[in-house]
Amino acid sequence: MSALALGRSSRWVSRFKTLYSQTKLFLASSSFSTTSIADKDEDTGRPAPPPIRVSLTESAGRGVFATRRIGAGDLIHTAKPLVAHPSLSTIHRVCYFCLRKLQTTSRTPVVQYCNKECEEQSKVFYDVERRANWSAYDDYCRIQGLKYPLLVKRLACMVISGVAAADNIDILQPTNLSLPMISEMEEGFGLLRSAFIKANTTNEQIAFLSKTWYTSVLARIRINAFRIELVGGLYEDLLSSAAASIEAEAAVGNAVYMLPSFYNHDCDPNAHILWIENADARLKALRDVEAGEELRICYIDASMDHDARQTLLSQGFGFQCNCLRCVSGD
Ligand SMILES: C[S@@+](CC[C@H](N)C(=O)[O-])C[C@H]1O[C@@H](n2cnc3c(N)ncnc32)[C@H](O)[C@@H]1O
Repeated sequence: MSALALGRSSRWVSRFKTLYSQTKLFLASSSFSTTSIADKDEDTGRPAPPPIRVSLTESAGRGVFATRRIGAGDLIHTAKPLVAHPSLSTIHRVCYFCLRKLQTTSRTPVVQYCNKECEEQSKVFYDVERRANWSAYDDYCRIQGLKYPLLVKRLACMVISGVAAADNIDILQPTNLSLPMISEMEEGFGLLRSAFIKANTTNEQIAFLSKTWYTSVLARIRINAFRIELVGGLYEDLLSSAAASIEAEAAVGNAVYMLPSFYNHDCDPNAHILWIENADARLKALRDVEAGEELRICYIDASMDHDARQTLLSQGFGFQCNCLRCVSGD
């Protein structure tokens, strides 16, 4: 185990003890955001808990392990986002809540939903969001090409409206932020806070919204957010997906999940995450996995060569990959 890995894992041992009970609770409850549709409980007919547990790995912090044999191609579990947001380029073409592509030709710049349920689920936080003027904040994201501050904005609206707790994603691993990175985030923080203040949000409602909260949320989102590319949905999408992935932004948005965030990376993964028609994630086994084996997904394009993968993982995620493929120099 490298010194870096040792440092990281011991840092996580103490934190893990406090978080372990929360994680166990999360896994034990038939959580609002994670289900296994692979199995049904024989007595209740309800979805059984997913065949996984979250435990400490030797050198990569926490990880997800199979609790029984899982066959190649099996659905391990599904997960609903804790927070999701469309890309600015797709915002009027996808459902503002679940990111499903809409069959709309309307060019009106209004948010739209794919059904009543999504509209209903968004209602409370969108009532907070629509009271404020977001043009300066959205311009800041657009001009600087930033997508994660949009997730922070949505999470802040969710907290103000009471549908999420301010410490909602504290359990997730944060990236290390350098001082220049923190000072870069100051502009976003200032714009977010002033949008709420100008909308007459009370001090009490935004008491949580400190610079520390903003940077700590962004530090977690940077490591744990998934870029969502849908593989199914509308029939036309299937036909045009090849062209779209070259010509335009293929992603419909970004989202953060609970369980999927505990999956470590492998350049030769045994599991993968995919999205069919909306931001609900599906974790599937790519090959047979034995009970006790760690399940890992690939965070990047696995077809890149060794050096390119290492550079991307180190610069984008802050770790040196210790998977078998990298260790063997492939
Ligand atoms: C999305 S989190 C995965 C869960 C994380 N291990 C935890 O304890 O919350 C990504 C982080 O896990 C660690 N990690 C994931 N895959 C790794 C790998 N192949 N080698 C070393 N560290 C890894 C790195 O610290 C990385 O920044």
